[in-house]
Amino acid sequence: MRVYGVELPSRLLLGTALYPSPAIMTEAIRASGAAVVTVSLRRESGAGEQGAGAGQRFWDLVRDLGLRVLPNTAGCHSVKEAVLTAQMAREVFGTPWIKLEVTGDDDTLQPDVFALVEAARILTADGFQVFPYTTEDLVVAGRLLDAGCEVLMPWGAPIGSGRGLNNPYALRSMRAHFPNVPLVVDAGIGLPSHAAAAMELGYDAVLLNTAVAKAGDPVAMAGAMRRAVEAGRMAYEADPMEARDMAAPSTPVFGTAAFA
Ligand SMILES: CC(=O)[C@@H](O)[C@H](O)COP(=O)(O)O
Repeated sequence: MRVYGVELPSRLLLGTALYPSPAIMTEAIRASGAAVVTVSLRRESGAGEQGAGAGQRFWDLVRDLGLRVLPNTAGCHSVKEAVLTAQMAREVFGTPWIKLEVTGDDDTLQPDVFALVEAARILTADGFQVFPYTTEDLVVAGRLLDAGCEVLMPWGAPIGSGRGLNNPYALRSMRAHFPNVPLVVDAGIGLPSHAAAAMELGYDAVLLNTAVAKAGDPVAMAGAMRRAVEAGRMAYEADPMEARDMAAPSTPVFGTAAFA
């Protein structure tokens, strides 16, 4: 997938939160084959129980992976908060990339799409390359593109829910509506089959976190997700058959069998 002029060797983007340990996170990221990892400024920067140095150590660890970092604004609830967090992320990680999240509802973590569009406009004007976490609303998607976004990241389902693709119809519509825009299903993936389904719809990539980090064996699940994303993409490119309501014999029969 090509995004903001960068060719990515993997169609799986992985989150860095919730792992049982930094060592398991590192191993899982390697097993996933991800070329991009997303990291939250808000969650990792607080002093917390491990002290203020823990955030810095975590960022160093992520940087040492040698992968492209996509900082995110998870936990931000307003335009101002998201813009400030993005500016801080640019300083910390030295990248213009930002996964823009502005939460509008705390139960579903549904994006506040009005604030999202406004923040996207401000950030692109300031030189950021914005990856907006959005809903599958086509009008909002159009506004985000108008605001300068070159990629869209609609949710599969609420973050951390593991429900998969809540609205495949809307995701299919979005793919059809924006055939030339890189589209990434972000959030809600629980199983490899969900990731494969997103890729089979023609999505360019999948971003996920909880399904790997919270699996009993995160490293094995990371490998499974990697294969699912690859298989889903291969299936999409292979131009799958149309589903039909009625049976169609897969063993055509010619003539009548002769019995002695
Ligand atoms: C890590 C991150 O950016 C999440 O906010 C992202 O949306 C992934 O969601 P899941 O944890 O549901 O995969």
